[in-house]
Amino acid sequence: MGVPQTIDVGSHVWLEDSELAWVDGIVFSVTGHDVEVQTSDGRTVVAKFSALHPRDAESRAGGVDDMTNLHYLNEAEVLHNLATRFQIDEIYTYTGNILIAVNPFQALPHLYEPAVMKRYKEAKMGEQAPHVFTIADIAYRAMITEGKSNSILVSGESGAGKTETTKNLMCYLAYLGGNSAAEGQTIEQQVLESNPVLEAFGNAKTARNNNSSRFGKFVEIQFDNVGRISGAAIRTYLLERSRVCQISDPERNYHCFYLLCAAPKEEIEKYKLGDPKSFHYLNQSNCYQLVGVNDANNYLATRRAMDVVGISEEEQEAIFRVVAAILHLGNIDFGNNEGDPESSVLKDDDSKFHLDMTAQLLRCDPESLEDALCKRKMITPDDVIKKSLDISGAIISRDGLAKTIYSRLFDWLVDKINVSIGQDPKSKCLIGVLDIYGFESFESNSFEQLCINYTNEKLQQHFNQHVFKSEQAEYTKEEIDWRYIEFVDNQDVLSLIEKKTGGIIALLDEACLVPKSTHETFAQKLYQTFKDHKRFIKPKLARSEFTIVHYAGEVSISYPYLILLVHFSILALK
Ligand SMILES: Nc1ncnc2c1ncn2[C@@H]1O[C@H](COP(=O)(O)OP(=O)(O)OP(=O)(O)O)[C@@H](O)[C@H]1O
Repeated sequence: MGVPQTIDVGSHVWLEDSELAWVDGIVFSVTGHDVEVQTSDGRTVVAKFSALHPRDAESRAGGVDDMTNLHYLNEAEVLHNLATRFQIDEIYTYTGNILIAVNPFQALPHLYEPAVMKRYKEAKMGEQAPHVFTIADIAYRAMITEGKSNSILVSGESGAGKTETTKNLMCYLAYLGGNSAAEGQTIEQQVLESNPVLEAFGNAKTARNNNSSRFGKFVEIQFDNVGRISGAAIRTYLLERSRVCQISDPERNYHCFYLLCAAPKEEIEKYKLGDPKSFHYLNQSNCYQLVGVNDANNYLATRRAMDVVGISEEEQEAIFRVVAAILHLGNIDFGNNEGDPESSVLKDDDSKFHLDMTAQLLRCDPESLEDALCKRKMITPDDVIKKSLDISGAIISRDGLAKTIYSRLFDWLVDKINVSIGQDPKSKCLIGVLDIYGFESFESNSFEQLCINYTNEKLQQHFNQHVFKSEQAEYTKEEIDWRYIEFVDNQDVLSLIEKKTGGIIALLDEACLVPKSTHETFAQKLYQTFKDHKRFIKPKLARSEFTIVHYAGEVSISYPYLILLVHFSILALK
């Protein structure tokens, strides 16, 4: 593994390719730094040494199930091995004790059926084909024998299959520690059934995934001293709030909005809903329906799942009332108050109707709601001053309110699920499964991507410390002749973001306290502070953008923050 290779005439190599990533070939001649390669698809290409990797011409036809057994460990060999296995429906491969799962994009039920679970129970790593069940089994066994808690980290980019993998892990843990003798709904049933509820409110269609989780999730499964599940808790992170008010083709807003618009007729009439196309928060994109998904059925399924996790009929009614209120809130539009560009009023009767509906559903006073949207309340030591907002200010406060209500509804749901499932105060051991957003880089990136990528940098550092640093320290301690693997230490990018004084987040906090602070003034401050930082790039032309050089690539942030100085003290969610 990792033997330094000389590339010479006749060597089998992988050549970097803009379309295929890597293409195989044989070196025909070497002249100085230039290598002439004849590729297997019939081309002759001259490349630099740096664009080549050695290839194992005698690799096994079906690939290897643990990549530490690859003759050459380089990116091309790793990808080739995964692709070879994928072609024979082997979606799982180990790299030491790490499992790599390749998304099959088709149901493979034979991989997860009860007979397979039985086979994997107590099987040692390597005894059975690589599988996500082995990872759960090892974590469970280690917990039982060592009496220590364990965590499983599921990471990957959007659409890679993290949530499906998490569900498979949970099903297997439920199989190992399930308590089928319990009366009523078991804890594991409740945890598994919480998935459709959380997905209805926290998942949405994105360009890459029709059911993308727009939040991070850490599920803690607690066990008693004989290894039976005795409690559980779900912790969520970083719900994507901006999606509530802003979407673009071909995305959708959170599923729950479409589910409610497809609810039985009585509900539609009660909430004065209708075609999703008539709501501003949904009609910014042309995508309303998902192929193969029936929103009407899913509405009923979500209500049933809510029953299972212990959300009462009355609470369900309140939840969907809030969802409907947000749709009506988004349809409130503003115009100038008697030609005064500094203040705003409701635009027309239509907006008045939606304002009244919102107030009715949120059970608050419509006039106070209008006041809260069109005016800013400033509290000074001596007085409360109300200042009119112009149209764009009123829109920001409307959208701010929608985002706040939605994220609080989501947090409330998670709390409710947790109370209903119940934690075991006596439990000493747990297995945590972390399903968190992968690294994100879009055309336009904002504060949310900054937070997500920061989280991934933290996880990457943990991975580095765990896998590389601790392994290498162990080898050094035992005086084993070991060639150090080069890995990029990302402490510098973490410091850039999180340093208590002078890091990006600290400067952002400061900027948010300064009145009249803008994206531009904030960016200028960053340009000044980090002009020599090798992880920070000031773009040549843009005035408010900045680029962070993450371990996984460069990401340009264009909207670092939104100042929300809106007070909604009159509104209380009942
Ligand atoms: N093991 C699997 N078997 C069958 N289909 C799968 C599997 N893993 C993923 N998929 C398919 O891929 C889709 C995307 O997977 P998933 O939602 O788990 O991705 P993700 O990594 O959690 O994405 P995001 O970060 O966007 O939430 C699933 O809806 C499913 O259709």
